[in-house]
Parts: sequence; structure tokens; C-alpha cells
Amino acid sequence: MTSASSEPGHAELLRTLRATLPDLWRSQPLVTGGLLLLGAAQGLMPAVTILIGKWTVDGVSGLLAGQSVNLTALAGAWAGAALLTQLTTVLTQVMQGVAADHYTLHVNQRLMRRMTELQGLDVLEDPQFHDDIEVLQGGASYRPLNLLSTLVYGLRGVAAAISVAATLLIIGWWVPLVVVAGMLPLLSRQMQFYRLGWTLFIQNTPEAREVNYLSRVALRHEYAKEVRLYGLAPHLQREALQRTRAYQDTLRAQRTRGLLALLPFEALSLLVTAGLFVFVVGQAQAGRVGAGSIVLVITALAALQGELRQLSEMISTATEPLSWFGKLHAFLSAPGGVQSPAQPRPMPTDGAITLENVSFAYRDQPPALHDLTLHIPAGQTVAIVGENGAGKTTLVKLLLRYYDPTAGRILIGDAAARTDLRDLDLNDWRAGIAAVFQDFARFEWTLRENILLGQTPDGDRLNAAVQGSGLSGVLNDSRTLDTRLGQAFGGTELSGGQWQKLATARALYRSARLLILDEPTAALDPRSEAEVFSTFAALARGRTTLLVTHRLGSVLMADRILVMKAGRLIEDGTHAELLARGGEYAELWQLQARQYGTGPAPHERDPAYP
Ligand SMILES: Nc1ncnc2c1ncn2[C@@H]1O[C@H](COP(=O)(O)OP(=O)(O)OP(=O)(O)O)[C@@H](O)[C@H]1O
Repeated sequence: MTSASSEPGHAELLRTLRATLPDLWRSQPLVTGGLLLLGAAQGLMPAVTILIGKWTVDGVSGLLAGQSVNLTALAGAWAGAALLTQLTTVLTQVMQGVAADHYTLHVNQRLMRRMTELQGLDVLEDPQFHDDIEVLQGGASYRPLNLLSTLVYGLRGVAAAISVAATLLIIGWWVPLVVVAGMLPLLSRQMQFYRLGWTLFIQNTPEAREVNYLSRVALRHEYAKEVRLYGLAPHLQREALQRTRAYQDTLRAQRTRGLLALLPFEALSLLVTAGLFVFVVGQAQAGRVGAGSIVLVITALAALQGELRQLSEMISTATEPLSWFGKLHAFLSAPGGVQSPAQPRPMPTDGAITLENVSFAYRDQPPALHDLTLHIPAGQTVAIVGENGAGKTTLVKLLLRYYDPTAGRILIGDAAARTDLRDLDLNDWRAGIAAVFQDFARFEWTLRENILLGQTPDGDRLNAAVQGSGLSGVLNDSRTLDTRLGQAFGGTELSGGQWQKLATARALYRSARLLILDEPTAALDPRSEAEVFSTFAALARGRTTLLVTHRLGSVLMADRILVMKAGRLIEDGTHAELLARGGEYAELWQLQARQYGTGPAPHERDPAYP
């Protein structure tokens, strides 16, 4: 998806700011506008305080010289400025909280919407995608607040620096210029230093994911049995510690080097301040300026330097939230792999499937499917068999359009109206498919929610799915359809076979014209397997059905058997035809029959066997 970041340039950050500001504004115009106004107002306060300080000292000098001075007005001004500073600070914090919460929700929603737009599995196989998700999910709760407060305090800082610099004009037009010039080298180095922080953070993301994975393995229930049996915990802890320390050491070394490099520039800026101070004291001795002006220079110089320093820190720290938003924009707009066409063709009424010279390779891998050509008429039940890694599941994944073929095409419909699968609306196509996967998902919701998976509830269909899948035997007084599953939320746990029945019920609940069964009974006991297969056989009638299995006994429900090996289709025929051919299928059949000790090998038992 997005590329691994190096140090983001100024132009890139400005582009991100330009893209983010309207978004921030649109999400909450009133609060954002109010915050920016408050930021600007707060920025004027230091200058006001400096001026009141000068006027107070001048007033006191006047009093000592016997002039009449309105000290009450000055005291009122002091109190008013202090009160206003307090009020605007509190109000800013409250409004920032409101805006940030709102914007965080908005960003999270966009991330989730993006995930629903990614309709294939192809993009999920890019490690960069997982790095991006790690950074984006991790930052969604605080980066929007970071950016917002940086913007508000940045605006405050600009207003403060300009207004404080303006007070120095009283001493001479060139004074603010000299202060700024003396600080520029320091500010530029400081900004470089902060940008480095983001670069290191991004460079470390793959490593941070490794550490997260190690702690997930140590803590999560699904790994607990092996972790305990093989005494894996100390190894995990050691690995996590070593990897984290290595990163922290690099970070510490970079940080120390960066901070030490700032020292000469700090010294230069101090020298300029000291020079100015000596200059103003000289002016006072010559009687050109009064005591109030000395107070003004002392306070304004310190304030201006402080404001500039904060401003550069603010601009520099803005690098992180801005780079994060840059990543977010890139993630949201990157090409999404498998997509529905903008103008889908009508769904063919006939559900026949034709593969024309289909080849497929996973990202950076050798081909998993080679030049498959075959036709499956609508309503046919086809078993796909073959050794591990032969490409059976990959073929199923292409039919579900989790991936598109790297060569060739998959056509849907009969000869009169064949349509490339890529030209059909993806959601419509998938809505017509029911599948039981080898590695089905175990959602930690109620049994009912696990079956419905967001579809409208229909009591009769639900009942039929529960009966047909054998799930009715799992239910009792204390375990109903409304019982929550999984332990993360205090639910009950099912056995592997019971979960598989649930996955079957899920498929039975859908009204599908294509049924895909990928090792659907691997975890079932023989009785449940027989029951579920009779349900599948009934369900398969009138539907195109693909059954991927290693249990050759179950292929007898199929009209036709496809045998795959190393990504190629090597045999295609009925059970009897393939036994008679004496090829791969006959050999697999013979091996399995021997394992079960079912007496004579096929060639002895089956008259069709040569
Ligand atoms: N997501 C993936 N990324 C990269 N390679 C993959 C991926 N999934 C499968 N493969 C590879 O593709 C080949 C075919 O795998 P596939 O899962 O289709 O085999 P299968 O016939 O279903 O095997 P099994 O009987 O073991 O389930 C294998 O070499 C496998 O390692």
C-alpha cells in the first residue's frame, strides 16, 4: 500500500496539512473555528503582560518623580490579563477534548470503511499493509488530538511571537530581527531533530509488530496450550526484551547525538541576547531609555526566545501527527486490489463456471495454479482432491474472488451469456455463495449471531440450519442460541467439532446457488460427519457444489472428481472412471482404503480397476 517512509519533506508535510485542515474543519466547524480564535487570543496575552509591566515600572518611576499615575487602572489591567489567560486556557482544553474525541471517531470510522472497501485478500498479504495498519490503528486515539493541539498552540505561538516582537520595536526596529536571526540556526537544527523521531518510529514499525506478536503469543488463549507444553514463555519474553532494548538503544543514541548537536547553536542565541542586553543597559546609562524599557527588554527577550523555541518545537512535533495523517490519506486512497467493477454486467441466470487457462501466483511466490481449463455445468457436484499444497483451496479462493487470476479468466454463465467474474458486482456474486471453510472464523458472539452474520433473522431458516448442521445436539438448557461463545467476554467454549457444526449452520442459513465446502467435516465424529454429509447431499441438489476434501469416502456424493497436483489439473472424471484409469486418484483411494483396513485394495475389489 503506502511505501515505507523516510524523513518527510516540508512540501509533503504542507500538502498533508492542506488536505487535513478542510477535513478537520468539516468534521466540527464551530468548535474548530472557536479553538483557532482562542489560540490567536491567547497569543496576544504575553505581549499585553509585557506592556503592562513596562507601564507599571514607568508609572512607579513617575510616582517617585512626583507625577500623578492611575495605579488602580494598571492593577485592573494586570488582573484582567491574568483572568483572561486562565479562562482561555481552560476553555481551550475543554474544546480541544470535544473536537479531538469527535475527530478520533471520524478517523476510526474511515479506517473501518476502508477495510470494508478492500474486498480481496491480496492487499492483506503485503507486510507494508500490516505496518500501516499498526501505525494507523495505534495512532487513531491520540494523533488527531496531537494535531489539533499543535495547530492551536502553533497559532498561539505565532500570535505571541509577532506581538512580543512588536513590543521590542519600542527599542529599535532592528531588535526583533537580530533576535530571530540569532535563533534561526538553532530552530532549524531543532526541527531536523524532531523529524528524525518520526523516521525512527516508522523504521521500527516492523520490529514493533514482531514484539507485539511475541506478546500476543505469550498472552492469548489460542496459543496457550503449546506455549505451556513447550515452555515457550521465557523464550518469548527474552526475544521481546532483546528486540525492544535494541530499538531503545538506537533511539537513545540518536537522541543524545541530536541534543548534543544543538548546544553550539544554543550558545550562539544566548550570545545575541546578552549582546542586546548590554546594548540596552548602555542606552539607559546614556539616558536614552527609561527603567520601564529595561524591564521590557528583559521580559520581551526572554519571552520572544521562549515563544520561538516553542514554536519551532511545535512545528517540529507537528511532523509526527502530520506524517501520521499523510499515511492515513495514502492508506485511504491507495489502490485496493480486487474491486467490484464501476459498471457491473448483469448476473447470469445460469450458474455454470468455466475456467480458461487460469494461472495464479500469490505475491512474490511461484505459481500456485498453472493453466487450468475446465467447465462445471450449473447444478453439478464436483469434488476436488489432491495432496497438500496442490492448489485446491487456491482455486476456491479465486472462485470467491478473494484474488484475481494472474493469467486466464473465470467465466460465469452458460455458453450464451458467459461473463467474466471480474465484470460482476462482487457483493452480488458473493451473496449467492455459501461456504464452509477449512479455517472458518470463530466469532466470540452468540451462537445466533455466529449463524446470521448480520443477515436478517428468519426463524424457519434458522431452525433448518441448526437441525441440518447437527448443531441442535449442541444446544441444551444452559446453552441456547443466545449463549455467548469464546472466553474473551466470559462466554462458553465449544469443542472443535461443535464449532465446525456452527460453521456449517452458517452456510446452510444462506440461500446460495453455489455451495463451497472446503474440508467441511475435518473435525466431526463419524456419526456427525455422516449426518452433515446427508444434509450437504440434500442441499447440493440443484446447486453447483464444490467439495474440497481429503476424505475420499465423501467424494462419493460428487458427480465428478477433479484431481489436482502441484497446481495442475491432472485427472477429471467420475469415481469409477478414475479408479479404472489407475492414476493418482486410484492410488490415493487405495492408500486410504488400506489405512481404514477395509479389506481388499480397490483393484481387487472394483471390477472397473485394471
Ligand atoms: N496466502 C498465501 N500466500 C502465499 N502462498 C500461499 C498462500 N496460500 C497458499 N499458498 C501456497 O499455494 C500453494 C497451494 O496452496 P493451497 O492452500 O491452495 O493448497 P491445498 O491443495 O488447498 O492444500 P491443503 O490440502 O494442504 O489444504 C501451496 O504451495 C501454498 O504454500
